[in-house]
Amino acid sequence: MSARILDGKAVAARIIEQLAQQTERLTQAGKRPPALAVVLVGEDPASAIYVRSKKQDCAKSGIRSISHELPASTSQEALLALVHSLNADPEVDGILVQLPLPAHIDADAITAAIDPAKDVDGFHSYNIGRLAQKMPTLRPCTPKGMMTLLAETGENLVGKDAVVVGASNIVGRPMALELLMARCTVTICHSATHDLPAKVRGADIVVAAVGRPQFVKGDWIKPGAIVLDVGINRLDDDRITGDIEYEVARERASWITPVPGGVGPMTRASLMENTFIAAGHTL
Ligand SMILES: Nc1nc(=O)c2c([nH]1)NC[C@@H]1CN(c3ccc(C(=O)N[C@@H](CCC(=O)O)C(=O)O)cc3)C=[N+]21
Repeated sequence: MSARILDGKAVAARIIEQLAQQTERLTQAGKRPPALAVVLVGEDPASAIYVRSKKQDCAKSGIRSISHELPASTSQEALLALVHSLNADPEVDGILVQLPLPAHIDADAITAAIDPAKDVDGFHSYNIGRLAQKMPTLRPCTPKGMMTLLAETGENLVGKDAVVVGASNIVGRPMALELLMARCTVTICHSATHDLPAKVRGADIVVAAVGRPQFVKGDWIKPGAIVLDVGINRLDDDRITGDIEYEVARERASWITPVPGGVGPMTRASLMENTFIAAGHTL
């Protein structure tokens, strides 16, 4: 079997086009477009690239993006003060503080300070708790984007065995909660997991979010499985590769996300959707 490609780039473009039409209708009705504040601290080159592409997505969606670029020396107090002012600003619907933050800043304290109703990343404990109780509010963007891709397959997810490799707060854990809410049977694997290959071999859905190139071997994939690759690993020659051994996995999977052009663009499209939701609009 050769897998069908889950084309995140194309699905994301379609979502953004629909949002652009919605913004058009809003402005014709005399309403202001949704507004997203993007906060970047320091000069990490990868972060600067991501923030630039988020601003481009805002422009395409008709979302107003409000950029705050602060020096790496910014104190935690100053960043908290900015977050508080954005929380209080009625012209701001969504707040995204780009991670990672410089080491002298406590990222968890910043996440906790963002008004949950403006937390378009879905990282705040309130939003994670709501997802855990299967009453999601703002949902973390990468898992949300992957659920949109799973819906694109047209497959019935109920009762499928899903294995999530990686247990981070921003991807692995919330993805496990999403899959559980979709009534999959979910296994979360991490660095203390015994016999990872055996766990993956049993999976109808595999999500790899470990951040190590080609960590999940292609011959671990059960024939017919759906394979979602969150990894974006930059190689020495500047090419990027995922967490899954793609060339082998694609011969076994029924569906697979490419890297680039799979989960990454869906993360950004989900961010745009969350900004509309935070602004009080339905999609
Ligand atoms: N507060 C916060 N929220 C985030 O959502 C967040 C963050 N901080 N910090 C960094 C990570 C990383 N992330 C990506 C999103 C999209 C692509 C993406 O669109 N990638 C493209 C292009 C890849 C490339 O060429 O570099 C692709 O996969 O096709 C990548 C990475 C969001 N993050």
